This record gives sequence, C-alpha cells and structure tokens, in this order.
Amino acid sequence: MAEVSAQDLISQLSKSPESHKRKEYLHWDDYFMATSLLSAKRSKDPVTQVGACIVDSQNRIVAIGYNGFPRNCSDDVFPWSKAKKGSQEFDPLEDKKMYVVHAEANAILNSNGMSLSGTRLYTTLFPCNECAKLIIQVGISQVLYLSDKYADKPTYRASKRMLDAVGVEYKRHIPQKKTITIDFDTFPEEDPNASLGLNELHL
Ligand SMILES: Nc1ccn([C@H]2C[C@H](O)[C@@H](COP(=O)(O)O)O2)c(=O)n1
Repeated sequence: MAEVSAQDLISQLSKSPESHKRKEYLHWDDYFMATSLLSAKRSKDPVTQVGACIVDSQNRIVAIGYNGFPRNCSDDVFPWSKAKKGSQEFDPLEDKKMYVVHAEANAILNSNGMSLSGTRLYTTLFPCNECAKLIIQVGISQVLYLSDKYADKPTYRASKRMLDAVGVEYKRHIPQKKTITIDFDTFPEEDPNASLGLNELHL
C-alpha cells in the first residue's frame, strides 16, 4: 500500500467538495422568484396561479402572497369562473375578478403595515393597474416578473403607464437555473437516533 504523507493528505482534503463553497447555490433573484412560484402553488385559481414576494434592501423577505379570495370568503362558494359577456347566462356577479385579491395586493397587505419603501417585488405575472397603484403608493421601487402574458390588455398597459410615470423600474426576470426541484424524499425521514431507540432513553 502506497504511503500518503501528511502534506498530501492535507492537500487532498482541501480539494474535497466539502471544503469549497457550493457552486449550485441559488442566486438571490432566482431564490425570490422561486419563493413567488412556491407561493403561487397555494392558489386555488384553476386558470392562473400567481405568487408574489416582497424583499427589502438587505435581501430579507418581508411579505409573500398569492391570488385568492378575501379571508373567510369560501373557495367553495365564490366563483372561480369567468362570466362570458354575450352569453345568455351572463352574470357579472359570477366572475372571479369581482372577488379575487391579486397576489401582489395580498403580499402588500401581508406586510402588516411595515414600511415597504425601497423594496423589490417579485411576481410571477406582471402587475395589473390596480396593483400598480398599490405598488406606487407603498413605495416599492422595483418589480421583477416572470410572465407578461396579458401585456396587450388595457389594464396592463395602464399599469406600465403609471409605473413609467413615477419611475418604478420593472424587468423580466431571466432565471439562471432552469429547474429547482423540491423533493421531500431527499431529506431523512426521521432523527437518525430514533432507529437506535436513543430517543426513549432518559439519561
Ligand atoms: N398580476 C396579476 C394578474 C392576475 N392575478 C390573478 C387574478 C386571477 O385570479 C388570475 C388571472 O386569471 P385569468 O384571467 O388568467 O383567468 O390571476 C394576480 O394575482 N396578479
């Protein structure tokens, strides 16, 4: 068996993956957008699930939200459908847009009244005009979004008009990582001591 000098051992150890900074860590913008995407998973909207996350200048998440009905307005009672104009059974009161609180508005409301001045908002869908009003009023200074699928609609054009007028920056987030997998099975199910019965020992 070849002998390994102490010096060799030290240099080998210093080359092991555990001795270096991990390279696959999430960058801030991906991290916050992924947080918004995770939040969107809470939405009951069958068509579009939106998530939003507000972050302060020190990269601390100060609030998150997703689109849903106001508290205590039951998801099983209020409509998740869109009323079709022109159809015989058209009933504007049976349209989700009358009731849904948008993800961005929920995130702002979830901040519990703390100052949002100078914060960044990460949202999976570009904010509408109503949310743009709130964004401006609370002093959010930057909006990062993933999708702008309704860009041609007047409400989204009005939103950009307001954001442009007051200098709130907005930009599409281009993820550095294509996929982020969350697999609960990759984590140990239980405390390793449990299998040894050590948890039952009261020493
Ligand atoms: N920036 C946005 C835009 C829309 N939402 C919500 C409102 C609805 O629940 C849903 C859009 O439904 P669709 O018209 O695609 O059937 O997304 C939001 O939270 N934030």
